[in-house]
This record gives sequence, C-alpha cells and structure tokens, in this order.
Amino acid sequence: MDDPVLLTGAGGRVGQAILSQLADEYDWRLLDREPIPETRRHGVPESATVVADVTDEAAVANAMADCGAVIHLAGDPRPDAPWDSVLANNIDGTQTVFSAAADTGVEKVAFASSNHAVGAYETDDRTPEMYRTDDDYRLDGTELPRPSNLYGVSKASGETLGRYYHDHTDLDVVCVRIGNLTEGHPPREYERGQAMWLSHRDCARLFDRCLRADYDYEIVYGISDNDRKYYSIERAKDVLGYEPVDNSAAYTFEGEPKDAVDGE
Ligand SMILES: NC(=O)C1=CN([C@@H]2O[C@H](COP(=O)(O)OP(=O)(O)OC[C@H]3O[C@@H](n4cnc5c(N)ncnc54)[C@H](O)[C@@H]3O)[C@@H](O)[C@H]2O)C=CC1
Ligand SMILES: O=C1O[C@H](COP(=O)(O)O)[C@@H](O)[C@H](O)[C@H]1O
Repeated sequence: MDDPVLLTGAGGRVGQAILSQLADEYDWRLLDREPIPETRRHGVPESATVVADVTDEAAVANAMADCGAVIHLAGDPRPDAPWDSVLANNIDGTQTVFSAAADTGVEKVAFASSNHAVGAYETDDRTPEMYRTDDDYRLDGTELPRPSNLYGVSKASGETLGRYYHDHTDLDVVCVRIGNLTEGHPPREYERGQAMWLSHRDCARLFDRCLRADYDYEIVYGISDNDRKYYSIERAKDVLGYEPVDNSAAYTFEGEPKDAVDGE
C-alpha cells in the first residue's frame, strides 16, 4: 500500500499495538477523538493527526483524502457498553467511515470487529470444554452472528455495513473478529482469554496483511496461533497470508513464560 493509510482510534490499545510496530511501514494518518501525545505517535508527525469524532462526516472525509486504505478501530470497546454509546460510536461511526471510504475512492477498509459478535456460541453445554486444547469445536467466520451483548450487536452491524458497502461500491472489506489483545503475556488465569489471545506482534502482523493482501469481503478471526482455540485462523492464513508467531501455550496459566519457569 503506497498510498496513505488512515488509522482511526489510533491512540487506543489496538492502535498502539499496530503503530508501535508498523509506524515506519506506511504513510500514516491518525484519527482519534482524543489528542494523541507524541509518545503514542511513534514518529508520525502531529501534522498527520486529526482530532475528530468518527461520526463527524466532514472531518472523516477530510482525514481520508488521498488515502488508499483505512484501519477502522475507533469505537466503544466495552462489552457492557450501553446502547446509546454503541449506537453512536460503533454503528453510526462505522457507517460514516465506510460511506466516506466509498465516496473518496479508498480501496480497502479493515474493520475491528470482535469475538463478542459471536459470543453466544459459547453455550453452557459447550463451555468450558471449548476453551481447551483437546476440544475441536471451531468457529470459522462463515457462521451467523450470535452476539453476547449490545456491544456485540454493534460489531455484527459493522460487519453488515461492510458487506453492504462492498456489494454496492468498489470497496474491499475485511472484518477482523479480534479476540483478547494483551501485551507481553496472555490474559492471566482466564481460559477463555487464553484461547482467544492476540499478542501485540501478531496484531500488527495481521493488520499488516489486511493492508497488503487482495480480497473482496472477508470475516476472519484475529487471534494468535494458540493451542487452545475455538476460532479457526485458517481463513486469515489462506486469504491474507497471516503468519502468527505467538501461542498462549508458551505461558503458564498465570501468564509466566514457560521457558523462564522451566529455567528456574
Ligand atoms: N482490545 C481488544 O482486545 C479488542 C478490541 N476490539 C475492537 O478494537 C477497537 C479498538 O479497541 P481498543 O484499542 O481496545 O479500545 P481503546 O478504548 O483502547 O481505543 C479506542 C480508541 O478509539 C477512540 N474513540 C472512541 N470512540 C471514538 C469516536 N467516536 N471517534 C473517534 N475516536 C473514538 C478512543 O479515544 C480510543 O483512543 C474497538 O473497535 C474494539 O471494539 C475488538 C475485540 C477485542
Ligand atoms: O471485544 C472485546 O473483547 C475483549 C475480550 O472480551 P472479554 O469479555 O473476555 O474481556 C475485551 O477485553 C475488549 O475490551 C473488547 O473490546
């Protein structure tokens, strides 16, 4: 991707995982409703940042001018977020981003969806076994949404907005159902979180592929190559060329690297 890339929600956790490793790889434009301090811009100049809400149509369209791609992360990430917040920040904001991308000639949008778009597959009769290594239950991205909460509904809505804009405009769209991003180690003492762990470096590797690969409309899971898993990453590997390097099995249940524990 030679053209500039707009990263919305750049100041947040996922944005930082991406920027901290890919700052030098692209001509970034950063958008966030909060000013992004220099320490979180990773060398991207302040002149390439926009402080704006993603529901602001004019500001979003301006920020996207000349961009070839968008990574859309901005939104309310709380699984227990109330409806008024997800309606404005996640659904309205995502529609604004897709619409502006289609209008301004952006080629592709990578949309940050979530495990919570499909959280209700985790039924009482499947859990906790499905979180474990020896269970072969897999979601692969072809299943219908089954949201765990209203936040998950907003993410399923974003995926459908992406489908709509892909089918009716020239936009290519990949929806990444992100698992649980943590830095340095998988979520501690949390089976479900360890099954859907996305390390910082795999997060950057995956979104890098979202910018470089050719696709039409895709839904993929965004997790590391964990031994424990109930999300297939085959589609992300096949279509995007995703090559994860981390695995929560390399850590103890408490989150310590096993090689460090073994070496004691
Ligand atoms: N962190 C995780 O493990 C996961 C994150 N996601 C999704 O990834 C995206 C980013 O999540 P995080 O980085 O964890 O959240 P975060 O809260 O750390 O970052 C979100 C960023 O978006 C900005 N923002 C929020 N609403 C905005 C609006 N209306 N206009 C402009 N900027 C706005 C915030 O100021 C913040 O900098 C979210 O869409 C979230 O739903 C999905 C699954 C897992
Ligand atoms: O979508 C998201 O999912 C992760 C994992 O969910 P959790 O219910 O296991 O915490 C969450 O940490 C993140 O904030 C959210 O945006």
